[in-house]
Amino acid sequence: MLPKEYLSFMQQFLLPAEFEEFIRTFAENRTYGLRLNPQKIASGQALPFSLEPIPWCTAGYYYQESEHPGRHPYHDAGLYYIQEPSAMAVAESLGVTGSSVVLDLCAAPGGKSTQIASFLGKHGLLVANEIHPARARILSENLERWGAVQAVVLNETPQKLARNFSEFFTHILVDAPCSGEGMFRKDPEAIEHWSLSNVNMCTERQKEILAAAVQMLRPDGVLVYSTCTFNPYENEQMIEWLLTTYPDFEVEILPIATWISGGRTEWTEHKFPSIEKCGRLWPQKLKGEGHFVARLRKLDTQADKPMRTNTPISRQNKKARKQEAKLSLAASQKKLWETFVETFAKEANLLEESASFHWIHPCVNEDACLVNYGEHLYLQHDPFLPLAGLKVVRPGVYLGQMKANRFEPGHGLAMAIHNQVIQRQQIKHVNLSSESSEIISYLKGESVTLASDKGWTLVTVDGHSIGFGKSDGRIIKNHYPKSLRRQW
Ligand SMILES: C[S@@+](CC[C@H](N)C(=O)[O-])C[C@H]1O[C@@H](n2cnc3c(N)ncnc32)[C@H](O)[C@@H]1O
Repeated sequence: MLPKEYLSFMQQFLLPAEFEEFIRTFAENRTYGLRLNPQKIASGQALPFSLEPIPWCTAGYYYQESEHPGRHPYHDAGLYYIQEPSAMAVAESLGVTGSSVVLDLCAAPGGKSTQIASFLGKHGLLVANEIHPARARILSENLERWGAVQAVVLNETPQKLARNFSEFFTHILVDAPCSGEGMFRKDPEAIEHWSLSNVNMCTERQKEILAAAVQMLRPDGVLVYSTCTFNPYENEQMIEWLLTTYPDFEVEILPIATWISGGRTEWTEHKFPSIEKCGRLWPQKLKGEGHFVARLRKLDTQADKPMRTNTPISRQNKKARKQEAKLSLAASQKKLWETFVETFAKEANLLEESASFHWIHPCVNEDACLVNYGEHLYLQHDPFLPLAGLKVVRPGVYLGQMKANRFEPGHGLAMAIHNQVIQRQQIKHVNLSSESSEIISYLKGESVTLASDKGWTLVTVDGHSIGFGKSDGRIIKNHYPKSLRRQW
């Protein structure tokens, strides 16, 4: 039941017929979507669900609620992400390319971050930030399951990030904390939290977040602002505020404009015609819960000056800085890692390839290096990131833990290993069918009886990595993280 205050609030903006149509959607069922992980699966046809394409997202599909894809082992293997269909429009609007340097400023739980990571190649980078510590950990887990090798996860305020990353990013997404009017069907609790004063509080916070984002965007960079709410204060009027406060920004046409409605210029004070280029996903007009999205470019007022490079940061002193980063890893620690890789390899000499770590995933940057946080070892995609003084949740792929005289591989490594490494038989692995009782046992944290090579082995489900186990030749001891284990 929608509060009266909210109904009269929306009634002042929408035309009577439009208002009726809008309100009627609250009596209808919500929509369900999943988005494929192109690094792990090429087409929705390979999934055992009846799927229907979502027009504005190439990897997005509607599914039937009764099919519960979130409970299938393929979900644990990171083959897809469960995401509300209209939310998929946001990362599509960012127009990220393989070498983009992207900041997702309000990123948890990671719907848009995982989508952005899908577009990046080995020269791209994603800094995914979340202000709340517990949510930042969930974000990190979701990016880990996705196998996002180019992602760093931070837990900072936008203002603190701006001190380290001045004019750093080619693309920034502000998927702002908002009053969540588009969540009402999906999450009835959101209705209880709605109030006019909360809308006002949200607008103030959105301005603060945008002000920090503006500082971190390179000239000629792209800023996407989005909300899952309908009122104009947090949407068109926020873009109007941005255009008047920062005149070097202009609104651009959305790459997904064909499928969605335009922004409502009449709901703003100055009536800039460009507000129409913003996008609205209305539940009465398409199959989705609703979203607002705007794409803005920061004009390069110094365009006639020498060209900027598109590298994450200046490569000056590159060699020295790389050495510095590598020095943090003691030779004995590096040796533990290398011994693990030697025993994990099937026949190929992976260490020969390990200078670039390409044996893990083809999208690992050639500059990537090992870094340790205490006894924990990570593969950092861009070792030159200015992370000093920032709370780092995940500097890169979590490779594992260095114990007294051995290395224990981590779940992050399992999830980052690319299918082609498995197909080429380069590493020890055992495959379980998604329909077997063994995969259920494995995901519950139980040992699996199966003849296999001794030592650390990757466990795969229908050929997709899902975690580690340690075999004595007959029984595989379970190393699936306790926090992820299923109950069933
Ligand atoms: C709409 S949600 C982000 C959803 C996410 N982009 C996704 O697709 O999964 C907004 C996020 O902003 C965070 N947030 C709240 N206050 C913030 C602030 N002052 N600065 C930055 N982020 C904030 C919230 O914790 C929340 O995780």
